Amino acid sequence: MIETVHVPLGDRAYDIQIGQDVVARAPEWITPLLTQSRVAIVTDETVADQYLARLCAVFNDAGIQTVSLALPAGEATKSWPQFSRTVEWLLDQKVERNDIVIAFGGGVIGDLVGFAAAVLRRGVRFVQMPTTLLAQVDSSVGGKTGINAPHGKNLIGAFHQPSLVLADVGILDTLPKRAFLAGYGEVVKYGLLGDAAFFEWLEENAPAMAEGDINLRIAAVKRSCQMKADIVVRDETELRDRALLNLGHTFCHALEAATGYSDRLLHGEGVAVGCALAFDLSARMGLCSQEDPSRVRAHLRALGMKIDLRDIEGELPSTDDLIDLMSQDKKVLDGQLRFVLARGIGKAFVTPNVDTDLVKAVLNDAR
Ligand SMILES: NC(=O)c1ccc[n+]([C@@H]2O[C@H](COP(=O)([O-])OP(=O)(O)OC[C@H]3O[C@@H](n4cnc5c(N)ncnc54)[C@H](O)[C@@H]3O)[C@@H](O)[C@H]2O)c1
Ligand SMILES: O=C(O)C(=O)C[C@@H](O)[C@H](O)[C@H](O)COP(=O)(O)O
Ligand SMILES: [Zn+2]
Repeated sequence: MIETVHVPLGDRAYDIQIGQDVVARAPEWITPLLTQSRVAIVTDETVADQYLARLCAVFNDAGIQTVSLALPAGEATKSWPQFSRTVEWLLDQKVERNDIVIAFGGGVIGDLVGFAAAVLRRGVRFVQMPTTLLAQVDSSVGGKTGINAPHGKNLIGAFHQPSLVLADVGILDTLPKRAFLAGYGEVVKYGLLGDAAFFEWLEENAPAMAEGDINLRIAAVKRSCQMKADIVVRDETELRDRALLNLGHTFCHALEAATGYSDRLLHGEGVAVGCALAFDLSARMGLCSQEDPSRVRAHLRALGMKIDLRDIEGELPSTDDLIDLMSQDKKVLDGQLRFVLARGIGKAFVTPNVDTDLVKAVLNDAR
């Protein structure tokens, strides 16, 4: 069974195909996009070891030639050296304006390859083939592409929508449990920011989904993509509502910078911790009840996820230094940081009116 979510963005509209065996059927959706029978695939070494030969064979059997590049796995790859390596490799392959570049991997590959496609010959089309839960529910959709800077997360990039997203939920079988749960941080974010009924559904179904239930995975990926598509269509370049998708990310990005974009804290883990902190802050400001942050924490804890700063291994910078790291957030407007807070589960909103002393108090409590 294939589920389709359409992203109606005018002349940049595209479909997200979600299901099992999507990789095996990839040529069905990609061939109509091709002007020449060839694709350039960029992936990471872990995904390449397990799936690249199979993907190339699927294309070759359909008469489509492939060239491929495998980058090191991990967040450190979202950097200038791997970015310029990718752009120059695509130029070496003489990828033309009308060709299709395929990002085959998690969010790291999707973000970097999307950015490379955005600047190559001033913009070539690309297809997202997300292989992690996080990439299937979030990073492959919506066109935010980019790399990290020493100054902060995703500070160099472009908006560049994919031409197609192919999400094969079967490929998640080989994802390590830790990476799966990190991706779940972004899934739960959707319920928390705008759909209380989805959060309730997750409370009931997430344990079975984590154990591998395919139909539950398809349902969760579809609902997440639909929610993201709806928001992106309303506000593609984050002038207003799109900032809701940043729930938990002001804390998360500061913590990722503080842990050196390393395995100490995966992005989705930081999102889960950040969501718990955003609900703490909302409760402290009297915006939501005290029960809401407790309910968020109870759910994340039941799945075995990180929820507090004390769950992150090793030393963290001081609270003041964490606040300082937040000053590079892209939601800063006229020098003032804006936070995504909530009036309850499923009721997030964006506000500049947050007292820094309350943020400090929340961070200190979470240590
Ligand atoms: N652009 C956006 O809108 C957006 C949204 C959310 C997150 N992101 C970005 O996404 C990145 C995180 O993405 P991620 O969590 O997918 O991390 P990732 O890309 O590093 O993948 C996690 C790990 O899983 C491995 N892997 C991938 N697929 C696998 C599979 N099927 N089986 C076994 N191993 C597999 C990878 O090699 C890697 O080691 C962050 O940089 C974050 O900022 C971007
Ligand atoms: O698509 C969006 O918009 C998001 O904010 C999704 C986030 O999950 C994602 O981590 C995104 O890359 C963060 O964007 P940033 O602009 O805060 O770097
Ligand atoms: Zn995120």
